[in-house]
Amino acid sequence: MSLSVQQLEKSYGSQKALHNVSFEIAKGEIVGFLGPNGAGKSTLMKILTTYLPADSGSATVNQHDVQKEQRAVQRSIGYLPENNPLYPEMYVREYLQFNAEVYGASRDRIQLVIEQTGLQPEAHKKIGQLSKGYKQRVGLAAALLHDPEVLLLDEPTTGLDPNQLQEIRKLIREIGKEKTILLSTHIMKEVEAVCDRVLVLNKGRLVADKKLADLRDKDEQIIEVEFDYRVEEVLLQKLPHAREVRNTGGFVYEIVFSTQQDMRPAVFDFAHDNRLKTLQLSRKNKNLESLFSELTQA
Ligand SMILES: Nc1ncnc2c1ncn2[C@@H]1O[C@H](COP(=O)(O)OP(=O)(O)OP(=O)(O)O)[C@@H](O)[C@H]1O
Repeated sequence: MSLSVQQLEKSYGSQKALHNVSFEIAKGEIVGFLGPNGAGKSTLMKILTTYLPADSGSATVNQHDVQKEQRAVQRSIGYLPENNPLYPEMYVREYLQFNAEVYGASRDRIQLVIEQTGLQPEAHKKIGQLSKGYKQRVGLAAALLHDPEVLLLDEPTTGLDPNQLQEIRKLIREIGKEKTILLSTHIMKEVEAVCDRVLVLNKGRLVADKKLADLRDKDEQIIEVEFDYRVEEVLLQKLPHAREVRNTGGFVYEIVFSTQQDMRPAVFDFAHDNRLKTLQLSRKNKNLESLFSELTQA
């Protein structure tokens, strides 16, 4: 197991942040860690990085105990904290060199992670001059410098615009081909777009641990689409396999299809044929959404 958490407990004073949390993650999995604000996601990540001690229970990273083998754990883990703290006055390369020295990574890894995270065109700039998306790449590059087996990403796409978001998600999926990833988020679409499995945390308790494939209803899919103009719902209803069409506000529509076939290309073609622009197009997992709202209601 790349990550193992057993009966973990953590309180801040009288406030319980984690209660009896247990799960395991195998090598190569990309796992979404979903939960409302204050659920305990960051607390668990901080314990896994050895930054915070747990009150009781145990956790291992790459078979190393987080309490007893802190050095080995730190070598096995790359961490992108929430808000990705960076030094705006430093140049990208300089920052990565600084991190390589602090974490004992070899200097030839710097060029490698720059290429891996697509930082090449911006590598000569100061961090403060970069867009948010590129700043996230710098954070990811720094987390990858010592070639860790496990990556912990705490809300990696917060504050990114839709294009940057797509790019960072794509990059995370690429990196996930080689690494085990635990990614915290409260965005269900993110889990849907990137992860193989989801853990749901609510008020410090693990309330679900599911494979995304098991959550997909095999014969039903919901496509959410935003056009640049209003469309008559009866027109969308004529799409093959369309069962239900809802306007969910503005020019955003939810179309329920009764088929296993991915209907996004058909919706895209519909827009093109009707001289509409598609501003966003995504597949939603009804079951993931209902599971989440069911399990995280106050
Ligand atoms: N240093 C701290 N001192 C006291 N309470 C804390 C501290 N850090 C977190 N908490 C509390 O512990 C609970 C869990 O917080 P945590 O940051 O782990 O949640 P989270 O799931 O990461 O939330 P978010 O999605 O908002 O980042 C919250 O109620 C929070 O207020």
